Amino acid sequence: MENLQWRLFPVLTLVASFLFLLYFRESSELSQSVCSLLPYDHYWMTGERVVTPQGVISGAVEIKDGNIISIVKTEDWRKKSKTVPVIDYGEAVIMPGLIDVHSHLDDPGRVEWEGFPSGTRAAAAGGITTLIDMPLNSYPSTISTETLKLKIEAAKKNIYVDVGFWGGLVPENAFNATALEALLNAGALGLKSFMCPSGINDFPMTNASHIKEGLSVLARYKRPLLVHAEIQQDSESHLEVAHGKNDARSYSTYLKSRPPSWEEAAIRELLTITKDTRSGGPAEGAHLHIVHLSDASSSLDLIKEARNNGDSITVETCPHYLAFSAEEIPDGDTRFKCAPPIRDGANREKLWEALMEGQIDMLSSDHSPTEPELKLLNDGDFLRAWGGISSLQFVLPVTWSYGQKYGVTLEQLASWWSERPAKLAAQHSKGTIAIGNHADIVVWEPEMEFDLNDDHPIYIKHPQISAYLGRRLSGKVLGTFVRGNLVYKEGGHAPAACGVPILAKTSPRSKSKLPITITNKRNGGRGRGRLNDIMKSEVKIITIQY
Ligand SMILES: NC(=O)NC(NC(N)=O)C(=O)[O-]
Ligand SMILES: [Zn+2]
Ligand SMILES: [Zn+2]
Repeated sequence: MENLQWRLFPVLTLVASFLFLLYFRESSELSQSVCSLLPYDHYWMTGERVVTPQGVISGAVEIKDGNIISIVKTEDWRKKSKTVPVIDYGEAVIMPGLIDVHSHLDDPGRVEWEGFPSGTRAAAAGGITTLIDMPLNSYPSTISTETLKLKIEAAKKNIYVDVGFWGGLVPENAFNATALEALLNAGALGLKSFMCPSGINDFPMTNASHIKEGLSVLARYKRPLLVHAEIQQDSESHLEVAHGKNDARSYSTYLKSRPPSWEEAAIRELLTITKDTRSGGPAEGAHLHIVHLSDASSSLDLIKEARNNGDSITVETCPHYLAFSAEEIPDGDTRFKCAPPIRDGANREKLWEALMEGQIDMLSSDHSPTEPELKLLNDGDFLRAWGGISSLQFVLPVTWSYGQKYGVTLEQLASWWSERPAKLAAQHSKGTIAIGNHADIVVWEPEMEFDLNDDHPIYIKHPQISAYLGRRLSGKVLGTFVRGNLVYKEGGHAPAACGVPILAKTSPRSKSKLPITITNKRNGGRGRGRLNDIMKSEVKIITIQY
């Protein structure tokens, strides 16, 4: 008997491991299907403030299989019998999810800085439904088809929102049209380059000839080139700082080390290239996007003039340039270090003015985190600390809170954070609450205030390096929907990461995609978003109150 037991032992172990594997496989498949905190794939969402391209309406949005299939004004909707569950958000705002065209998630290779899981959880908690990841700070940098493949692999099953990728334009690939084409054919949504050192070894800076070459390839694909526009200028004050004559802990030293003339010089140079993008010009079809503009003086005037002349050029700024001013940055507080630097209060006023007038097209986070050790928080050395602001989760309440003074509207928020970014990244099914679009939606309470302190759930990897910590903000995210999935609801995320990598698909000769045109007029040239009502059948209402 004892013998038999021993002979059966290996067989039983085998059967047990088989059953365990089977169970494990099934449960992991199950967890993959748990993409939403709502168990419906067909439902209505109602609210008194739905931000559509036609304005803010009291209405209902019907969502089925991830898409918006109808939008109805409340008075019409009330007359209807309802066939599917209804989520009533009352006075909360129902707005297109934010599209962040500029963030550094550092995956693969530097996940200890951020990474896709924490970065996209933070994005979802902040109402961002799509983000486009920058090609640097991850390792290796995304400058070839092979490195783009590594990005896509790292993103798969690890992203809670949809993620697209910019490729890098660097000296190594700039004169190699075949390599650039391969990168674009592999799905990069456009390219990004630096006109000054990037701080990352495998992402060297480009000059005007590299940029011109890159643009001519991109023109055939109708995809944009994004540029970090600063060129080092040897001024007296800059040299003084470079020679260690100033206190490195003082913010004014850092400010002196990167004056507005660096941005101005870069933009002047770029505009000699973008004049070719005018209609009928040799680079027609190409588009240049200036990232994180900080200087609201001569740089902005130059951009204004180029736009008036018909150059295909857009510009973004970031919430930190709109929220903070140099005067209020304490010495040694390197959480505020970024490039170009946060300038004085008068400059901030002018940035707001330009944004409100439409001279600045859109906003992006430029979330560029690192490990706390590299921020040198104890030393407070502005010259040696890592440059980059950590903000991904907070950009919506920050823009809203600091914009109150200027009378920012919900429609403006949707334009700066969703509609125009969608156009830049050619995401034609995203960016507006319109029939046929993806149901990428943020629901939030603009009037609700909260303190960004330890009690607030924060999902970025290193909250302590964020300059926003300790601030009181207005505008709380209640829920975030990505393609109809409720991926975040106050206090938690969906169990599975069901965001998808976004890859550009058009071939250079295809005519199916539109060229980038970002109009300043709202609703300009858009055929979508008709208010429509396709409700037909009758059933009971299941109302979920929030
Ligand atoms: N390597 C970086 O992430 N740089 C970033 N740093 C900033 N903005 O301070 C940027 O976008 O230039
Ligand atoms: Zn930059
Ligand atoms: Zn950046």
